[in-house]
Amino acid sequence: MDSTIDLSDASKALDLFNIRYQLIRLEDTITFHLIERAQFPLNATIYKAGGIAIPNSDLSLFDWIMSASERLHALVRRYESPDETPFFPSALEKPILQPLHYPQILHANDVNVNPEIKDSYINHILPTVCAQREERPEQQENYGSAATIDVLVLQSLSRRIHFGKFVAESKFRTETDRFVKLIKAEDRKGIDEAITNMAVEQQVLDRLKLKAATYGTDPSGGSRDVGKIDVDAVVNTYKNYVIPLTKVVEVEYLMQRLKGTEWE
Ligand SMILES: O=C(O)C(=O)C[C@]1(C(=O)O)C=C[C@@H](O)C=C1
Repeated sequence: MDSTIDLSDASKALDLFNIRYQLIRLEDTITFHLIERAQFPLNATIYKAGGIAIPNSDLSLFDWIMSASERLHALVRRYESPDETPFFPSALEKPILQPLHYPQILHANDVNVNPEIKDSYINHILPTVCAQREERPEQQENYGSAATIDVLVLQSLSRRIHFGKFVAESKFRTETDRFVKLIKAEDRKGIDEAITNMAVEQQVLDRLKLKAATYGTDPSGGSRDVGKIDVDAVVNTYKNYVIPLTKVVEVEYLMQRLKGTEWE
């Protein structure tokens, strides 16, 4: 896993500069995983329950691989970490490793937008990322390869989007009075406006465009090099899904932020 944020130190973990640095690193991870996925056709059958016969399971191939990965990773404590959010909470098993004691950085919450992330990925993101290949017929030989890369893409998207909780906690601590008023009034629109920084969003999109163009190009050149990924598809993934869902996480986290506190 690619965690560099120090979750053992609350003041570092809630420094907005450090959090944004982590979000920037995750842009690289997400872009590289999308480049890997774009090699293969869309292979829609992977996502259909019963589309591929699996012994003793009626899940889609993708759901089966994702839930089995999560079960395995849970055994080594992945989902004890406050920056990890499972897609299949019911598949998790008790870790075989001793629990780690993270300091309480986030307020208790049950925000999990993974169902929305998965839906957006399968129905909107993948069709644009794989568009160059869409005319190609499904390739049974690639079902497993494509679905295992999907797990990596979705886990990195989920991690990036749920980092919104740390962003929100940081903003709450900086402007506590303002947020307490908005949260008490259940003013989601007002909270959304308070957490929005359009200049930062534009920087994210500009940087992503440069990254997708750069990482998608072989540095040795070559006339057949048409780019490994559709740059606009990557930018639109962020513009239409990643940033909006990060903001949903921020708002919903803040809506739960006063429970059990002096402000309730
Ligand atoms: O960096 C922040 O302040 C965030 O809240 C994260 C983020 C993003 O998803 O990139 C979301 C909302 C803001 O408008 C700017 C950027």
